[in-house]
This record gives sequence, structure tokens and C-alpha cells, in this order.
Amino acid sequence: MRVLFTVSDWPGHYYPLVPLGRAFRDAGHEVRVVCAPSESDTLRRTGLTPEPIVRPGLDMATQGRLNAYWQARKGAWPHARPPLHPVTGEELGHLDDFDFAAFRAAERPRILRATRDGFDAVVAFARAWRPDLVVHDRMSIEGLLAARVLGVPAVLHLWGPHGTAEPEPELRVLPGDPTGSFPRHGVGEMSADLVEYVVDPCPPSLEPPTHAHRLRLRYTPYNGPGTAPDLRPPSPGRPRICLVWGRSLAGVYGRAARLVPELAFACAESGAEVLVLADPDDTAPLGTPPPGVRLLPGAPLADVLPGCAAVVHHGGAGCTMTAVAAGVPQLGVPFSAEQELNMRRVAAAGAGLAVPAGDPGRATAVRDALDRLLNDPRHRAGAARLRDELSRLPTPAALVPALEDLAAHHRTDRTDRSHRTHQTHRAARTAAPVDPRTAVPAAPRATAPAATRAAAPAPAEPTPTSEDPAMQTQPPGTPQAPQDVQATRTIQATRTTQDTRTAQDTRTTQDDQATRSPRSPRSPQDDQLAAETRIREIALSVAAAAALQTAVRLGVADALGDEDADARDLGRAVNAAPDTLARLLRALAAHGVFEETAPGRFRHTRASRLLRADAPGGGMADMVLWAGAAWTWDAWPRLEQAVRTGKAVLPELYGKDFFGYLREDAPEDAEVFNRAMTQASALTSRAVAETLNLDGARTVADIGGGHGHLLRTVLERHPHVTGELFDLPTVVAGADPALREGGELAGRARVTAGDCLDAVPVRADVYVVKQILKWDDERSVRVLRNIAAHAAPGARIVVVQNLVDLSPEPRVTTAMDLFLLLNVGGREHHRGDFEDLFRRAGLEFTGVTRARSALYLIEARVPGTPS
Ligand SMILES: C[S@@+](CC[C@H](N)C(=O)[O-])C[C@H]1O[C@@H](n2cnc3c(N)ncnc32)[C@H](O)[C@@H]1O
Repeated sequence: MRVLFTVSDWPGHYYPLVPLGRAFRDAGHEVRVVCAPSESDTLRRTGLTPEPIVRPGLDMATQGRLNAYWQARKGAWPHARPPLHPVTGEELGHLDDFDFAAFRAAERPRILRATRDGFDAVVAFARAWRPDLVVHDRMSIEGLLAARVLGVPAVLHLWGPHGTAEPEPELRVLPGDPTGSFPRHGVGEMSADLVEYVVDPCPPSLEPPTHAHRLRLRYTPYNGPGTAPDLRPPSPGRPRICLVWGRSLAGVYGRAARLVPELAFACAESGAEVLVLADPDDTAPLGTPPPGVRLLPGAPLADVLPGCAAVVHHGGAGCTMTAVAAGVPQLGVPFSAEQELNMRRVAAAGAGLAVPAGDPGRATAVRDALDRLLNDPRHRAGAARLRDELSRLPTPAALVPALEDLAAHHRTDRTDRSHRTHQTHRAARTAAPVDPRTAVPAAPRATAPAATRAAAPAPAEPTPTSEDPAMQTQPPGTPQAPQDVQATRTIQATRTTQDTRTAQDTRTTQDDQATRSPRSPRSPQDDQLAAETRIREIALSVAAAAALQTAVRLGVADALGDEDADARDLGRAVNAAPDTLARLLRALAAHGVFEETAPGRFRHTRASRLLRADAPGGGMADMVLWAGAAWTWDAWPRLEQAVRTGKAVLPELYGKDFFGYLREDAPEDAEVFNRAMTQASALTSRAVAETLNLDGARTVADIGGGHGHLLRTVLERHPHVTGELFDLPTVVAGADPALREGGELAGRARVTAGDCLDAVPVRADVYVVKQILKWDDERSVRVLRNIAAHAAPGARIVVVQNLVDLSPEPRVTTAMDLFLLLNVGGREHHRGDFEDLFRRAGLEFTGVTRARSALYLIEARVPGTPS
């Protein structure tokens, strides 16, 4: 068999593919790797045969610097040093020293030409060489094109825990097709939906979301050529830490990425022996390494990690996965959204921690994190768990026969196709999905109960893309360009989804099954059916909302334990008829909330556990009840009226404004509201408190702070500050007892009742205004002015909210936007709206930072010089 690999011009992109390439070769197959000429030598050293026929229009380093530049342009560059000039790589004095418009005008034609030529060269090579299978990385979709043209399967090989269906917009990308090469070669429009198979090298606990068929693979480290150093076992009682630093980081982030000395000192201060694997340019500022620090430039990471108690790195996929394979707890210092994502998944699996590179309190946070990694045995246990999970997955050699079968099925399928009608063919191709647990194509089966079928990818909803390849792709470890420049970049967004990972894994509808093919291109009829399904799903989505609320009211999630249970037993426990309860749970299971393991038997999923009263952080049951409070069922039918008039419908419905209605007419809903806000805060308070920079501040006030969950978290996280909670009298009456007299934080906290629309008689260095400025602009400006009226010059106002244009949960944020229209005539905002609101309130906008959640911190200051 012939296997064609296509890779982008960045070793970190193709090193993870090398073990599979070698396994094919060792199994007697022919392997060629289509690449850029710049990668020829590096690839040759892997033992694989390069075909250097692609000249990229824009190299990965330039793309990375362009992304960094745009991050800075939108005010989201967290580093003290400016970004680099995207073209020269020199440090920029001022952002205006680079003229993007001129760059685009001058370079676009050349880039387009090079891109088109590259795609054509790969297709021509594939036509001549005739591979049976194509394996490509996420950035080299020319492999996908060539496979489509030849009618052979294409497999996208992931680098690590970054999937093809990430919900965050900045992570939800594949390169686009700015030169129209896909239609030009007769295979329809490029769409993320064309990715049908994904090789996933992650242990299940790190599993990234994808709508494609998942082929599991045991990640096998290949860190490039190098010599294993001569290492004795660590001295008893003295831990060993490995510090490994990405060679290309400084080329993208400039001096902001020269962190090796700082990190090496932090590691040494923990009392550990420190092994540093970094480029000489990164280690040079260390001078003579301090005692206990040893430099091992060029040593392969996988050969150094055994025996290490922890590893510190920048969160790149190669380092992350090599540490997972070695079972070593890790501390990531990530720069980009992708690196943050890698570390988030590792941290969620209990195998590591992260401190963002742009964190102003980085030095202290790194020391704290190292202390926890070395001394809390749970991290060691988490890392060992991941290593053990990984070791149970198929090796590259074991995946080869599965991929041989895939290619063989495809050949049969192609022969059959010409003899079948579209209808019968569609039935046949849904019959033999690849079993995602074993990575081996499963035996054909005609039907299976919905809950036990392999996940079927849902239809894609590509967003409009521009034709500009100037920022077509991104290198590892670099941020995506921000939303406000998306009009000038070519990004093919994958399906936008609010489904949880569990939901993605289990969700499947008959139409999905009927319209998705594991091995064939989608026909226009398939797309039509998928579109019809989508409309039906949305039209009936009120049923899903009602079912969720009903499940919470019945308390089914609490009645269901760790094992699966029969609807009869559950019905007895929650006082519901077994048959109708089963129907309710089945409807929810279609969304990934609960799972039907056998007819009438159900078990928990990750999503359904959030409905339990004992869910960590309070779960989400109250949020569900709040979204379905009585007034919403009166208000939604009046959406048309609200859209026509632009006004809230609540005052007309109940004769009073929303908060007045809650207070006077719906005290139970008011309770649910306050509990839902506390639950929502519990899910995000930590991320907000950690992102909030309180250096130099002594007092913090949370305006409209509800029961004070966030304030409490801030006080716990920043022991040097005192805080004040400000909200309506009826609300502060239920404030967290820890903040009130006699509470453990009472000495540092004050609770003040008031109406922020009248006055905010509170003096603080930092004012937090979280999820408040969602009513009409006049009231938002009034609140900001009221705060400024009592604040000292230089005081900071930090608005914490979702942003429509940057939201990682666009369906939630846009739904909430309509919800706010109905109740308070309000809205969710775009980033630019706040610049305007701040200006109208006489404040100076200073920047936007994302908390590690769906929330953003949008900051302003009171003009004037602090006294
Ligand atoms: C959406 S909740 C947000 C609560 C909290 N900041 C959080 O993020 O969890 C809105 C808050 O604004 C408070 N609020 C509404 N109108 C207010 C007013 N006129 N003065 C003070 N607080 C008000 C509500 O009581 C509620 O606690």
C-alpha cells in the first residue's frame, strides 16, 4: 500500500506523525511525506522520505507573528514587551510601525499564487503516485484535497488534546481554501465537515472533541534527533525537575518568551535538581548556571523525563504529550489559546497546573504551582493515571492494520458505488462504522439502539470566510487572530456547538445517521437533509428546555447513582410513571444528558451529573430552573413584539420592571435567580479571581455582587485586599455568612445595601462589575458614572461579562442576548460597545483580558493622577 503524508512547515506539527509513518514503513508499505523544502532535512532525519514540493505562501513563523500582532492591536497582548514585527521579526517600537494594509496589498497576490501552486503540486503528485491513503496534519489540508480528488480516505492526525470541534472560536479552525482549489479540482467547497477520520493520540481523559470518527492511537514520543544524556538516578530526597522550552517561541513572541532564566531559578528555589532543555539563545542570559541547574541542549525530552518529579514547559502539544506518556506531572506556562487548552485538559485530568505566560503575578504563581506539584501526591497520581490510560491504546504498529482495512473498504466502496443507487448506497455506508474504542473498523451492522451507536458527526455550519490567505493558518503555540480581524483572514470554522463533550460523543439522530457517511463525500441531497434536520431540531428545542427543567424538578439526577438504573426504579424514586419517565430521559439522552444503556435503563453522563445537588461547585440545576422560570413562558411568545419595538416585554406583562416583579410578585423565582447567580459564580469565580490583577490595590468592591461568591473568592485568593459587597437590600440580606459579622472574612469585608442606579457610595481601588451592565445603555452609563462619582482618580473599573463577538459559547451568549431583551430590554455586548460606554461615562478604556472561562475582563480607569 502507498501512504501519503502531508505536513506543514513546523516540526511540532509533524513530529507526532513520525511514529505512524515509521510503523507503515516497517509494515512494508511505501511512505512519502509531502512538505516544504525547508523541512526536507529535518524530515529525512526521521527516516521518512520527503517530497519537498510545497512552497507555502506564508511561513508558520510569520503567521504566528501576525497573530501576535493582532492580539496586541485588539488590546489583548498581556506581555510588557511589544510584539515582534510580523515580517522582519524585529521588536516593534509601536504597533503603527507595521502597516498591515500595505503588507496585505503587496503580498496577497504572491501568497495566493503560492498557495494555489502548492495545492496543485500536491494533487499532481498524488495523481502520479496514486496513494491508497492520505494522512495529514491539521494545517496541511492539501492532503485532504488530494484524497478527495483520488477518492481515497484521508485521516487527520491530531498533535495532542486539541480537537476539530472545539467550542471556542479561536480554537475552532482549519485552514480555508482562499484559492478555491477544492471546487477547482471538482470536489465541492472546502468544509471542516470533510474531515471524516481523526487519529487521536490522547488518553481518553484528555480526549478532544471531534465530529469525525475517532481512531485512537497511543502517543509515542518523537522529539527529534538527539543523544540521551548520561543521567544518574535523582538523589534520594531531592526531586528532579525538567524545564523544557520551545525553540520557536522567541521567534513568535520575542523577548516576552525569554523566560528560561526566571523559570530555572524558580525550579532551583524549590530545592530541586533542574535539567534545562532549551536553545542556547534562551539559556545564555543564565550565564553560569546556578548550583543544581544543568543544561542539556538538544537532549530528547522523552529520554530525560523518566525519574523527573515534574516538568515545566510552554504547553506545546509535543511537551504535553511526551510528559503524559512519561507519567510526569506538568506545569505549563502557556502563551497561546492552544497551549492554554492543552494545559486546561491536563489540569482537568488532575495531572498538572498552568500559569499563563502573560500573568502579571507569574513568578509567584510559578513558585506556588511548583510547590503544589512537588508536594501534593494527587498530581503524581493523576499523571500516572494518564500514562496508564495511554498505555492501553493501540500502538502505531497496531493502528496500521486498521488503516489498511479502511483503505481496503474504501476501494470496495468505490467499486460498489458505481453499481448502486444513491439510496441503497447510503444504507450500506452507515453499516460499518469504525469502532472508536478499538480504532478497528467494526463488523457491519444494520442498526443499533440510538444510545449505543458510534457518534455520528453533526452537520457543519461553516461561517462565511474571507478570501485572504495572509493569516490562513497558525503555528502551534500561537494565538489565533482576533475576531475583529477575521474579515481579513481565511479561517474555516467548524461546527459551532454548545453540546458538551459527552453530548458530542453520544448524540446521534436518525437523520444524522442517514446523512453522514464515514467514507463518501456528502451529496447535495445529504446536505439538504441535514439542513432540514437542523431546522426541525431548533423548532422543537423548546421541548429540550422543558425536558431539562422537568428532570431537575423531578430530581432524577439525584435519584440516579453511579450505576445505571431502570426507569421503573427511578420512577418509584421520583414519583413518576416509568414509561413517560423513560421517554423524558430518552429525549435528554439525545442531547447527551443521561445515557440509555439498554432499553429503559439509564446512567449518568458528565452533563447530567451537573444537575445533581452534590455536583462540585453547586452544579447547574438552579441555572436550569432560572432559564425556565415562570415569566419566561409568558415572555418568549412575545419575542416578535420585542424584536419589532426593541423594548422589554416584562413591564407590559406584569406592570413593573423586572427586578421589581421578582422582588414583589415572584419571591420564589427571585430565590432561584440568586441561587443561579451564585451557582454561575461558583463555576467562574476562581478564574475571574485569578485573572484579576490586584497588584498595588488595597480595596476591591463588587457592585451588584449578589450574595458575594466572587468577592469571597477574591478575598481568599488575594489576602492583601479588603472588599465591599454592594447590591440591593433584599439581595445582600442573603449575603454569604463568611462576609457578614462573625464570618471568617468579616474583618476584611463590608456589606452595603443600595441601588447602583441612584448612587454607589463606595470608595475602592478596584471596582468589579460582573454581569450587571446588560440592561439598556442609559442605565449602564448611569451605573458607571455613579461608580466614578465616588472613586478616586486612577481607580480601576473591571467589567466582567460575556462578549458576543469573542464568545466561546456563541449559542449561549446570543440566546442570553434575547433573554435580556425580554426581561430588562437589555443586551449582551460586543467588545467595542464597552469602549463607547466607558467614554460616555467619562472613563478611559484600558483593555480586555479573557478569564479562563467564557468571561472577559473589560477594564477602564477613572481619569486623573492618583494622589
Ligand atoms: C446577573 S446578576 C449578577 C450577580 C453577580 N455579580 C454575579 O455575577 O454572580 C445581577 C445583579 O445585579 C443586582 N442588581 C440589579 N439591580 C440593581 C441595582 N439597581 N442596584 C444594585 N444591584 C442591582 C442584582 O440583585 C443581581 O445581584
